[in-house]
Amino acid sequence: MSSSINHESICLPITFVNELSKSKDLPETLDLISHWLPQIIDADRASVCLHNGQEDTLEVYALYGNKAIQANTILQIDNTMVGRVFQSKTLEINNNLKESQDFDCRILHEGGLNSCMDVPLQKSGACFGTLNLGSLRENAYQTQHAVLLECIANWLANYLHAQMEITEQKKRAETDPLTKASNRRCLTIVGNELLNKWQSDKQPFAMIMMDIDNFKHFNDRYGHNVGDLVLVTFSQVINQVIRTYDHFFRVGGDEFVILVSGNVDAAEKLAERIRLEVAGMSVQYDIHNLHITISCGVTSAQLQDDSLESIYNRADQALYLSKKNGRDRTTVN
Ligand SMILES: Nc1nc2c(ncn2[C@@H]2O[C@H](COP(=O)(O)OP(=O)(O)OP(=O)(O)O)[C@@H](O)[C@H]2O)c(=O)[nH]1
Repeated sequence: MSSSINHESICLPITFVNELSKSKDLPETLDLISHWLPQIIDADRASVCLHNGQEDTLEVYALYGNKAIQANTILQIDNTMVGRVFQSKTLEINNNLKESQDFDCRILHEGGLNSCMDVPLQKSGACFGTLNLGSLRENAYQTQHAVLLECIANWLANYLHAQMEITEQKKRAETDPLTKASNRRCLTIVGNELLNKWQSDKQPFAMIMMDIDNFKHFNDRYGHNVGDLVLVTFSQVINQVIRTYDHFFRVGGDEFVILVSGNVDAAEKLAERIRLEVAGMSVQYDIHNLHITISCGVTSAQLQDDSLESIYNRADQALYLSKKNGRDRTTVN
């Protein structure tokens, strides 16, 4: 791939520019960038790091070529070259990784690389990540490469920032702010996707509906804040127990749903595990050790189900029976 480097103009592959403008989401944009960068500036490795929200870390989100530092690795800001570039918002070149004390440079060198160059990604003066190149050669990067990478980073930052904003807004629209569980809107989206798969490929899925027993009592006796604490603690327990391919939603005040990839037996087992886990936990408030129980209703997608609503209603009926029969139990419908 030809690219010209001088201080007045840059030459970019047409396919890259076209693919970038058509990219539909953040992961695709990140992949495109790391794929095309080594074809614009000579490199054996390219990656994009993004700042991890409130934490003082950067995450490697996209990677092309040498895998000395893997995708999804979390890097500390305070002992890495990439962290320094992020904080100082200044491009850095290291053409002799062997001599570096920086954690990331040492790992890159152990992985066979000898030079690297990192540049900040900035929007409105705030840094939100870095573009990173690595080369097997020593002294691979000079001023003309830095000028080019900086220019590309400033241009790409606009795309990345816009897509990060969209991703964030989408997440906010589908997340319950108190418990951070997905909300009812998201249940409709994910549930219908699972229903489509069930109807086309018979991939089984099940629904667990859960409700905290006598939750009103916690609000009335200890106050709304303690009620909130109970909801948050309960949600944390669920997140620890479910598998990555199950989905957890808050659908009402103290009402929650899990969509389980699997049949009704798997869902019943999971519901019982959660019920027992919750019964065994305590919520610490002031001098109080609060204990809660939950009731569960379980059902699975069946041949006659032509809408998510019919599955939801069946789970709701099962939950109703658990409540009616004394609470702190699971009913399968
Ligand atoms: N603290 C807090 N309370 C909430 C929230 N949303 C709803 N609630 C309260 O949750 C309670 C739900 O109670 P109900 O579902 O009526 O009944 P319950 O006390 O859980 O009793 P059973 O479901 O029959 O076991 C109500 O008192 C609501 O006001 C919230 O975000 N935070």
